[in-house]
Amino acid sequence: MTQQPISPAVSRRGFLRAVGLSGGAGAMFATMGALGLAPTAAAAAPAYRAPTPADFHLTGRGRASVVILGGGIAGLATAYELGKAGYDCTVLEARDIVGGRNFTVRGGTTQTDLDGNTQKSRFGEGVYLNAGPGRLAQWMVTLDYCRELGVPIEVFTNANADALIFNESAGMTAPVRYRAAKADVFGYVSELLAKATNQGALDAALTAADKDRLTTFLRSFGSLGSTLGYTGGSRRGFASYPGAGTDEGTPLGAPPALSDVFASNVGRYFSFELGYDQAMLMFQPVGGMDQIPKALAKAVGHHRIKVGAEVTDVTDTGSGVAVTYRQGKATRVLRADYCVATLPPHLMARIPHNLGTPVTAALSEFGVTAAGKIGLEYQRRWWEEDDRIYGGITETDLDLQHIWYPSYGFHGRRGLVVGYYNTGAAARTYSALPHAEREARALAQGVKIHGEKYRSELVSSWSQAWDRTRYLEGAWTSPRYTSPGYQLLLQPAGRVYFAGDWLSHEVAWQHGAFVSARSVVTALHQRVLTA
Ligand SMILES: Cc1cc2nc3c(=O)[nH]c(=O)nc-3n(C[C@H](O)[C@H](O)[C@H](O)COP(=O)(O)OP(=O)(O)OC[C@H]3O[C@@H](n4cnc5c(N)ncnc54)[C@H](O)[C@@H]3O)c2cc1C
Ligand SMILES: NC(=[NH2+])NCCC[C@H](N)C(=O)O
Repeated sequence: MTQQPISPAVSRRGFLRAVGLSGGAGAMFATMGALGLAPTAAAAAPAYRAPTPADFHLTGRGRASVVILGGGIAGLATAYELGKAGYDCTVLEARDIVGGRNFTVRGGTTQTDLDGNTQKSRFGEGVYLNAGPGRLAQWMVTLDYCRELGVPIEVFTNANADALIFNESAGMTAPVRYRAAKADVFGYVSELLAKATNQGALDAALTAADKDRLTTFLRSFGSLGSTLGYTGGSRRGFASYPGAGTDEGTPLGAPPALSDVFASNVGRYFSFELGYDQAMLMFQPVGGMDQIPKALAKAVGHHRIKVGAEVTDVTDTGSGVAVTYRQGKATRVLRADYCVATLPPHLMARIPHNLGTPVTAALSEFGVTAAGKIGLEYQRRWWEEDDRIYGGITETDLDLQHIWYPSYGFHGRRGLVVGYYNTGAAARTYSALPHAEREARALAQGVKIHGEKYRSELVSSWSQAWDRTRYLEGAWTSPRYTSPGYQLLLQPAGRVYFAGDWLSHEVAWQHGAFVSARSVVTALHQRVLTA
């Protein structure tokens, strides 16, 4: 094969050159062949290669000072990238730790919510809850920052054939394993389609050769018999797995009737793992997601980051920016040449400023989604020992929505299950309760799936209600991408720039925060160089 440019990286580098910034050297060219792929002419689409931190150099030194509002991923990434190019950056972060929504709870973590409720985590050594972000897709630039900053990563199990599905509203009295649910749904759908094809129902759409190929595919996809019927089989799993000598194992048995399988609605979860952002393999930092902001803060320099510093006013003075903030009992003003504001938009909208009412209106346009998680620490890893579930997610139609089993610490003594990860109305139902009642509700639901041990073996717990978390008041936002307000905020308001995942097409992903920060850093540097 001849060498082909990889279009996204090349076009980005071209862009950086055009604005006086250069892409890094390195593998800007690759071939499908080099990746071990042998595409047909029709399939020779360029492979994707994310622009990495190493590709992102600001050419020339910037001498300006920059005050950055918010020490989440966008704020820290802004300080990190500008700092590499010589800028004098100061980060003002209201919480007493950096990371923002990237928040990992360990033993000793304390937090007081907006409603005044305080929790103190009693998690044991090595046990943690990623209360915000938990997973990273391979194409995300977040992984490249992990590489550059020396944050080790490991696989996050986002799909597991041994995890469970439980739809109470469909009348299920016990959960079913993913592998059996998939076998049955794929089997029956394949049977229906194969028979329809065979009986000529699709003749208008299919040639004879198409029909043959489709039937061949469906036989294997659905594990169909010679008469194109689905009757179950080993794909469903075993009550007792095959053993030595003459032990063929005990298969789970015949599948439920077709109508019952569809009525159980288990198939509604299968599209999740096909999402471009949720498909395996997924990854997580070893030791907790907060290893990312910790590493960023170290690279930025702790002396450049003020925590417990709540911004209360932003004024563009024409020749610079004056930011007022409260730290402890003191109120101070920090002056700089430029400002990058990375607070969530609905909170930034409340902060007094002189940037104009259209800016406030645009910031107020973003809808806010609630989300919550509870971490349930158990005295033993019963999901591994008893249920043979090593990581992954159980899906339900209960208001707990998802149960996550840990992708770290396998076979350890204790472990932590995410007992709910819910959004929207379900999240608000839990967040309205004090912690003890959230725990009780989560346990009552989980017992339906895992039995009484789900309650009796609990050691401690932590619940995170993002809509009640100070300085965040929500999990993520929904931008109106076509609105003039969104476009307005992509431009600086005088000397103030805006960044955050909410100004990207990857909301609810750190990737969005990183790329938004890089976009602002690029624009600001260009302005400084040409000023
Ligand atoms: C439940 C949940 C699950 C998620 N799952 C994933 C996932 O699996 N993978 C993934 O990559 N991403 C995930 N995300 C999204 C990810 O957390 C965000 O995209 C990212 O952290 C946003 O970074 P940011 O810097 O834009 O914003 P934020 O983290 O919101 O940072 C804003 C900062 O501003 C600070 N601030 C607010 N008010 C003030 C003030 N007045 N003065 C000073 N500072 C202030 C805040 O304390 C905060 O630190 C998830 C988020 C949540 C909530
Ligand atoms: N497009 C979205 N907002 N999806 C929600 C996903 C939230 C988060 N990134 C997660 O993986 O759990």
